[in-house]
Amino acid sequence: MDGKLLEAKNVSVDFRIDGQYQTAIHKLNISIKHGEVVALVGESGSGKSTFAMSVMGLHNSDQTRVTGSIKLNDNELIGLSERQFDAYRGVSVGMIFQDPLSSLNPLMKIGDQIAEAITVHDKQSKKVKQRVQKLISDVGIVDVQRVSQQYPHELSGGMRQRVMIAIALANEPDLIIADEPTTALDATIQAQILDLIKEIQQKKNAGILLITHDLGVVAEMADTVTVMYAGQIVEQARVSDLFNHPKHPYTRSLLRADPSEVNSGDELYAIPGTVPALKDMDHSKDLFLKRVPWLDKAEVEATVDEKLQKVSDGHYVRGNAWQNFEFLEDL
Ligand SMILES: Nc1ncnc2c1ncn2[C@@H]1O[C@H](COP(=O)(O)OP(=O)(O)OP(=O)(O)O)[C@@H](O)[C@H]1O
Ligand code: NI
Repeated sequence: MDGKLLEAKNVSVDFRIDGQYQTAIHKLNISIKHGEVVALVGESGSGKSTFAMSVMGLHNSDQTRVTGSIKLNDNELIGLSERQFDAYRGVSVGMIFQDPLSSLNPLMKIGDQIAEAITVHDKQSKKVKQRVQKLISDVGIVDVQRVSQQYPHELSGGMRQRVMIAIALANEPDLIIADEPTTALDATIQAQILDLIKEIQQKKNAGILLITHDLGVVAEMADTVTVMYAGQIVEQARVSDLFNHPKHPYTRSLLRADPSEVNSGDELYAIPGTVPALKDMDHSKDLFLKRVPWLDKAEVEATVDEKLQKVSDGHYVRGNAWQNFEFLEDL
């Protein structure tokens, strides 16, 4: 299985707001192979979750226009009906959300919720009880019997996230989408959950789309990184290339603003300004550059270019001025 597991090409997503379509994602390309972990990073509002929701078919089709192509195991997902999406969501692709409490049913016992994730797709399924117990223990929960009889509010945040992972894995999906899976957890639990996701991914050779703000998590988990800004990809590379040779000023700014990079006593860099509102996004321009005070105006003018340019094998940056650009140590 060396083919592409997920292949998204030219994906744009527009939301209808006050009767007008506004673009949240503009011509995104991303692909994931079996066994590969692809991180998607970018500030709040850059469109990461919007992309994940498009792969899961979770957008409201009256309010949202998704165009381009998203293929999972060579099957086109864009244009599927709600029923067709139901057949593959939770089967070929599982999703782990940031907030398990809002995704779990508060009135249903944990064991029953996991059982439902299995039987909803496989009504003839035998030995559901054994499968539920195995899933619970696979996600590192020792006290299987007791937890399966509990309700979500009776569990800690870390335990709830383990349950979410068990549900996402219930049908052994080829692709797992994890949208900020550990943001709400404290550091120790966060590390345990990431270890668990990594272990499962390796055991099952699943592909993972990992959405995160945390570059430490990227370094630890991912093979490649896609950096998004204002609905567009600005840079895409293997993790080591991105960390060692960032090309786009946005990537450099994110690295500089990474709390784990800063020496104690030094002030943490904050990227000035904010991501523009959807109505202010002109995707023919490089929307980030106005937030970079240290850039020369001539440089900014030179980078207006919609296409990703190749830097080296697997490394792409948006804007031809950045292709051969090396940042000085301290900007
Ligand atoms: N259903 C919707 N209708 C209108 N606008 C939306 C909708 N969903 C998202 N948006 C807008 O699309 C943009 C991208 O949002 P998205 O949630 O994808 O960002 P994100 O990168 O996941 O951010 P975060 O890190 O905060 O989760 C934002 O401006 C958001 O307000
Ligand atoms: Ni999000």
